[in-house]
Amino acid sequence: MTFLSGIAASNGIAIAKAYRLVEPDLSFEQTKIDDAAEEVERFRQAMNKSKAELEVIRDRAKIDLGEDKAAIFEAHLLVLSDPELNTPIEDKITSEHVNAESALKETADMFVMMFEQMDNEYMKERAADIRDVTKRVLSHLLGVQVVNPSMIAEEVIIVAEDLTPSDTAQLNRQFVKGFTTNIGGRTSHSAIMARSLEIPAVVGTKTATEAINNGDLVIVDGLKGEVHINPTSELVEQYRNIHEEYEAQKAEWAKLVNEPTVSADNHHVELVANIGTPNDLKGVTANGGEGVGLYRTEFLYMGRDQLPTEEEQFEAYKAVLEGMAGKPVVVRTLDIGGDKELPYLELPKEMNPFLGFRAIRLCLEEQGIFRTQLRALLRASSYGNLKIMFPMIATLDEFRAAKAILEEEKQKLLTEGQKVADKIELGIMVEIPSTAVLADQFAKEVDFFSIGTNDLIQYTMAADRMNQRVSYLYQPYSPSILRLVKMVIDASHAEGKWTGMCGEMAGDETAIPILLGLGLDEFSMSATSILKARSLIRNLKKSDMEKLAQEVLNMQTTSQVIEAVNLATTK
Ligand SMILES: C=C(OP(=O)(O)O)C(=O)O
Ligand SMILES: [Mg+2]
Repeated sequence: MTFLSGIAASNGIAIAKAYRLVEPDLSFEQTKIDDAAEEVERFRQAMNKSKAELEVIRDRAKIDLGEDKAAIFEAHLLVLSDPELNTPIEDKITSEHVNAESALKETADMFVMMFEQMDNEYMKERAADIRDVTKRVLSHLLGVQVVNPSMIAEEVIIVAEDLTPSDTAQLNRQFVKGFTTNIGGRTSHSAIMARSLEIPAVVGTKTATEAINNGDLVIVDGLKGEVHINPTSELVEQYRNIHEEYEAQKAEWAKLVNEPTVSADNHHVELVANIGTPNDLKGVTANGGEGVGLYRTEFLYMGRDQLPTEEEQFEAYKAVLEGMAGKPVVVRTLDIGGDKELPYLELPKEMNPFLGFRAIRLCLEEQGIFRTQLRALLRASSYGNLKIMFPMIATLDEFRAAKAILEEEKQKLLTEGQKVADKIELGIMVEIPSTAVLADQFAKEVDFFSIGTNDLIQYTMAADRMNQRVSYLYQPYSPSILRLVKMVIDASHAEGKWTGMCGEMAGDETAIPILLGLGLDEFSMSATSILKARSLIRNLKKSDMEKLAQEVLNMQTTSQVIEAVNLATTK
């Protein structure tokens, strides 16, 4: 028996035989050909077969994963039909009398090299698309069977170096019980896909493809991030029990789907979801979300080569508002910059992008972009319960300037005879310590706060949220963070306003008891965490958690806080 440890990327337990997804051998020799026309025809046929194959994969991805995740295959199809790539290949076959394989490979390599050298994320992605498409066409030219996960017809665990979106989209949920990969992290593409497909997964094991042979019995423990290869029958039995317990637990949580989120002493809080696209709404409803607490609109602006139009945005916002049927939907205006780049805006490189020209700072300067988004939002407002919030607000002046622009656009729309909802709550993200400290002043002017702990923690601790080496400082339960959270909640309540939280901390089991005690009104998290959080809150008394909160605010270290929460929640 062998054991591997990795990152728990998607919850659940899977036990099945291993199916290795390994790269096919695509090597070939360059040869001279006699009949160039015949060779061009062979190339065209390989292109057509690849096209037909990609269309099937794209359509399946649309059904299983949604439009946005299927978009990558659309990009691959575009590469296939691009004459700028195809014409030079055919010309090379005709003029140099070389086989199609080498004409394809040499031409594609040239484009890949050219795009990769550009200091532009968008072009780098195009290079990856060309590489992916070239492999597919080569496999058809060589008559090599590309491993085809969609053809799997028995229960398996996929073992791979990494899973590309194209691999993941082909996974047949009926047979693919789990997967494990050598590389990747919790936010890598494969991990995100696994969560939306609800397939248990452990990524980043480093050696899964070396350690696991085809047909080995494998246990993927997506709860702990462990992989067991050819386990003893006792361990299999143990894991079957854990799996059953987990499924029973999920079934218990599922009973709460239509229940309100009330503590054991009858205090109501709202459990809402973080979404990135209208397609995520299915998950919100299935998991009993009471609304949307954070719609990250920047995804609308990504994976394309120009800004979305007002009309495109209006359709997306309207779809989300109608989909939530009157439940609250908090839409955050564009939060670009930092780790979220928009290559087509061509902004200069900065020394400290997280401290630079981003989010509301960019919107207040590039007002055309901001105004288009606000108009789309205002027009969509009459289709549901819209609340708007501005990201990365550092000063009251910024909030007032953004609000004034919103008001101007509203007046313009009304003059044009467009319909706009009478009352749209207007709030801010609290992600910058200055805003938390000055929350009492902000609370007089905003309708609500939403605490963005992902950034608030990094700015408070001066520890980059993506840097592994300083991750020991990135501590949500630090009493310093908890005090800032308390300041914000208290300030809002003093003015009769409400506070939500949409950073990852809101869905964290250890943080929830403290946040309940501090009086947080709204918890916004990934949809799949909602039912578990609801179950936890229903078992806690707010009055007890108030005492716990008071206690931890006066503690010195993170570990003391964790210990106190464990003690308070296990009695
Ligand atoms: C929710 C947040 O925003 P994002 O993760 O998109 O920066 C946050 O900072 O907590
Ligand atoms: Mg943020």
